[in-house]
Amino acid sequence: TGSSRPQRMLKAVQKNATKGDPKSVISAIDYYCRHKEWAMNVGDDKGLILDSVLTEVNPSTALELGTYCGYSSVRIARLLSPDSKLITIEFNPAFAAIARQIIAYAGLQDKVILVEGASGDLIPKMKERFGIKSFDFVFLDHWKDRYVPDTKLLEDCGLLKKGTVLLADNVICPGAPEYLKYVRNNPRYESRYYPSNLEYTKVEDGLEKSVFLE
Ligand SMILES: O=C(CSCCNC(=O)c1cc(-c2ccc(F)cc2)cc(O)c1O)c1ccc(O)c(O)c1
Ligand SMILES: [Mg+2]
Repeated sequence: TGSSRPQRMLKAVQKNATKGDPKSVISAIDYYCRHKEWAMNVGDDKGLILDSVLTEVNPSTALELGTYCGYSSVRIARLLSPDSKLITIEFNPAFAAIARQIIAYAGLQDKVILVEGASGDLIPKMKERFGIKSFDFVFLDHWKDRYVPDTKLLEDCGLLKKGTVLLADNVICPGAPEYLKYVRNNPRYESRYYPSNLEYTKVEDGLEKSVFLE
């Protein structure tokens, strides 16, 4: 049997990036996905918005829902201060296996805790398992119909605090219409849309940034 798209992406990183250099890992993936084979990484255009929000928030504890191959885990972890952590949840074991190798290739394995499983099951265990009081930053990039239930779950588990920033990918394409309705008509959130394009394409997409108010 042939290789998978994530396996080919890992090969491209091992061939073209420098071990321990997150920037070269990001560039290698972006080059591969733009010129060789599209893949559902947040990508370079939306990645710049992710970087700027991260720099502004400077989170001590960050959560990512939907690791895929670890591209945004590397983007996030490279900008974290020492002693800050990223917990990233991935449902698909094959994706998780590749992501671990790409995160390690970037030299960021000490800043990233990759957890395999369904976000709906794992979010209620965050406090007991990882001693998390609350998250300063959450990147939503998994099943689009899980954005609302998982946001509600984070609220109910007391994992959001005043000022926590939620940043959601793909709110236009593939789209997360219920999520936009939820955060935009909600007095507990201050929301703003950042227009961009679907990774490696000219198709419209964007990120929704929502600050939890209480
Ligand atoms: O990771 C997953 C499921 S798959 C990844 C979701 N992401 C997408 O589907 C995704 C898709 C597209 C896209 C695809 C085809 C197009 F034609 C256009 C756009 C782009 C993206 O940027 C994406 O992020 C998970 C499931 C359950 C859990 O509980 C959990 O924690 C994680
Ligand atoms: Mg995405």
